[in-house]
Amino acid sequence: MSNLKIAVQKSGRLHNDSMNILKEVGISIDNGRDQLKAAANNFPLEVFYLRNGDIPQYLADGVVDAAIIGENVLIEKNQNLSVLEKLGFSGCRLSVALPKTAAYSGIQDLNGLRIATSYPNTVNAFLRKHQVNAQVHIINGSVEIAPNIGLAEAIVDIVSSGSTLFKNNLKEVAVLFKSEAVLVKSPKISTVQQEILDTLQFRLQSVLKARNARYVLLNAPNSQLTQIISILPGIKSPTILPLAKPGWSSLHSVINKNEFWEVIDELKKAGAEGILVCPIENMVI
Ligand SMILES: Nc1ncnc2c1ncn2[C@@H]1O[C@H](COP(=O)(O)OP(=O)(O)OP(=O)(O)O)[C@@H](O)[C@H]1O
Ligand SMILES: O=P(O)(O)OC[C@H]1O[C@H](OP(=O)(O)OP(=O)(O)O)[C@H](O)[C@@H]1O
Ligand SMILES: [Mg+2]
Repeated sequence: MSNLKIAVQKSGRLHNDSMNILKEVGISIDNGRDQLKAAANNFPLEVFYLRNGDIPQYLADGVVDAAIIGENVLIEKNQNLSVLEKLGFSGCRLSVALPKTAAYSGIQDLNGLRIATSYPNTVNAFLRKHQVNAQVHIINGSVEIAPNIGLAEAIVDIVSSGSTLFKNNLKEVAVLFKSEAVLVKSPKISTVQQEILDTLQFRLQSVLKARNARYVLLNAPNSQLTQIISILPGIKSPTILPLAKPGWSSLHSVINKNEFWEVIDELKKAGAEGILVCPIENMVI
C-alpha cells in the first residue's frame, strides 16, 4: 500500500476545518458517516478519524504517517514530533485562570494551590520551570467548573474567546503558550509516503498563502501610477493595463489581507478609484 495515511480528529473542534482544508487542496474523500477511515478518490491518501489525544502516539508508532492536530496536544504528549506547517485555524491558548476575586500578582501566587487541568504534563513542566509547588488534579472535561465546586483553586485550560472563563467567574492570569492546528509527520514515514506528503504540503502552502492574500484591481490616472505602485508593490510588480479612457490605467496587484485596510486611505489619497478586492483560491509562487 503506498497511500499516505493521515489522521484527522474524528469529531470535535478540529474536524470540520481539517476536512475543509483537504477539500480546498483538491482532495475528494469518500466520507461515509461513522467510518473510521476513508480513502481519497483522486489522491493517494487515506484519512483515519481518531481522537485528538490519541494521535501523537499513533504518529510516534508509525501507525499513521501524518496528522492534523492542535499544537497543545503535541506539547502535552511530548513525543518529539516535528511540526511541518501551521494551518491557521483552531487558534487558542493554554492559560492559567483563577476565581475573579482571587488575589494575583505573579506566578509564585500559585504556590500551594490545587490546579485542575486536562494537560498535566504541560502544567507540571510549567510549574517546575517557575519553581512553583502546586498540586495538579487531572480532569478530562469541563475543567472551568472545578473552582466553583471546591475541587481546585486554579485551572489550566484552553481559552479562545474567554467566554467560558467569564461564565464561570474566572479570570485569565497567565498564558502558557498559544496553539493552532498544525500538520505533523511521523518519524517513521517511508520515502514513498514522504513524497506524497511533500505534494500535500506544497498544496497546503499554496492554499494558506492564498487565504492571507487578496487580489486588488483599481483605476488611476497615469500620473499617479508611480506613487500607487509604491503603496501596492505586489508579488513581483503590479500589472498595468491601459483603460479605454486616455491617460488612465488599471492596476492589478496582490496584497496581504490584513495590510489592505491599512493602505486603503493612502490609495484613495493617491488618486485610486474603483478599487476591487477579490479572494484568491491558490497561490503558487
Ligand atoms: N475554544 C476553542 N477555540 C479554538 N480552538 C480550540 C478550542 N478548544 C479547543 N481547541 C483546539 O481544538 C482541539 C480539539 O478540541 P476538542 O475539544 O474538539 O477535542 P478534545 O476533546 O481535546 O480531543 P479528543 O478528540 O481527544 O476528544 C484542541 O486540542 C485545541 O487545539
Ligand atoms: O474561551 P472560549 O471561547 O470559551 O473557549 C474555551 C473552551 O473551549 C474548550 O472547550 P470545548 O467547547 O471544546 O468543550 P470540551 O471541554 O467538551 O472539549 C475549552 O476546553 C474551553 O472550555
Ligand atoms: Mg474541547
